Amino acid sequence: MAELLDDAAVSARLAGLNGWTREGGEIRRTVRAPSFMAGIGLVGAVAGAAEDADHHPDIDIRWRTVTFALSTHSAGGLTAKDFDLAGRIDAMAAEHGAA
Ligand SMILES: C[C@H](O)[C@H](O)[C@H]1CNC2=NC(N)=NC(=O)C2=N1
Repeated sequence: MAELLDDAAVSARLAGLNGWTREGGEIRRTVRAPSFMAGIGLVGAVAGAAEDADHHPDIDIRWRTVTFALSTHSAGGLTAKDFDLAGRIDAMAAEHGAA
């Protein structure tokens, strides 16, 4: 099972991401896509990566604004799995023109 990261490790890994903030036991990032359908395309790509990783973000879609939140429920907080998927989401957001 993935191990909880301590505060120092969370800060260090946050520094390697783009636009993520810590909110207690989860990390979140909100992006704006160029269009609603571009945002949906991003969500579809993230869904595929989430299935591959067996790790699934909470996703909130509001027109072309999409918010992703990650937490490892089984560990009760933040683990490497959250930061690994967040990094993949950053790359996919850039590919879909979302920032
Ligand atoms: C059995 C399966 O591995 C677990 O239910 C997975 C699925 N996806 C998950 N996603 C997230 N974000 N956190 C989890 O703890 C989690 N657990």
